[in-house]
Amino acid sequence: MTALDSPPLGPVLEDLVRSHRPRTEAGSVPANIPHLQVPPFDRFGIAVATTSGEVFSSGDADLPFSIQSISKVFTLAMALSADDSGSLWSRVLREPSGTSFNSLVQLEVEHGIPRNPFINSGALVVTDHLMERSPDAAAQVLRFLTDQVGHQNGRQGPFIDEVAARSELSSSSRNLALAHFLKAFGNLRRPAQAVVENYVRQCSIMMTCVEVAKAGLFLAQDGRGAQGAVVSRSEAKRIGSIMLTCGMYDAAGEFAYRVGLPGKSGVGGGILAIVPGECAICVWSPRLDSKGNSLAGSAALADLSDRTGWSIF
Ligand SMILES: NC(=O)CC[C@H](N)C(=O)O
Repeated sequence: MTALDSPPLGPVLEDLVRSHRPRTEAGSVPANIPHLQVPPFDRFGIAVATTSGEVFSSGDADLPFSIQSISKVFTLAMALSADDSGSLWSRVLREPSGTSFNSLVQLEVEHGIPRNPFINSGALVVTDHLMERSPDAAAQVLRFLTDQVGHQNGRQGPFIDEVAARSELSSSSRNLALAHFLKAFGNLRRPAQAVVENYVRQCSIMMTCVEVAKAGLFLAQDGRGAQGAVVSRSEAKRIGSIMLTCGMYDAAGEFAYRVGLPGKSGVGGGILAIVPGECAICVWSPRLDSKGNSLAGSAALADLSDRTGWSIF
């Protein structure tokens, strides 16, 4: 479908909010991250940032939420943009895991090489990689996101919820176990505790749907971000491929089937989806399915791709 025969986006987004805003408390929120239990179950926002420079949004698209694992897309892009030697890809693979995002078993069997950068073990390796540049990797990520989002007329912009990060850190035994495993296999350079601290802080970045869509736009425009190239065109394509195959954990197949777009979810209930050449979409609704992906968000993206014809297939 071309831009000419697709329906006008503003009314489509408003209709999506009407249809998909949760009316019941279906789904769940993660028990180990207390601050994710705060947003009411009926929060729902959606934003689309287009390659022509427009931003459309509806619902709770200006309320900050915890980006959680959506941060993994941004850290991967940052690590690749500084990885001239290509050494990152000797430390992490690019295969779907087929297991939950914080699984320990696979890492043990596969000798400390994570299946992909979007499960927790892989993201810990990416964070460790970023810490080579400066030990405060989370601050680097925040700076990157703030640059991509740009100035927004007195709005707060992305920030790290340090209180939330501290509370997640106090119940991060599993991520610490993954980091110690990586360390034991020689696949972590910095101390396990420091890497997990940075990882949890980058997951605790708060952004609105509008901001996440703007920050992800470089992936829809061949790697070109708000302030020039973030990654090369081929790297943007490859990040999109990894999002398609690994971005929704062990529900990546189902999401590709229903939505047909590269996506990355977080347990804060956000999903970033990319329509190459057209736009970046962010949808947020806090309640999750059993795989850790936003229930209403996934349904709304399936609906949006059906209505607009946006799909890579
Ligand atoms: N899938 C996610 O969003 C997981 C992120 C969360 N901070 C964790 O490490 O468990």
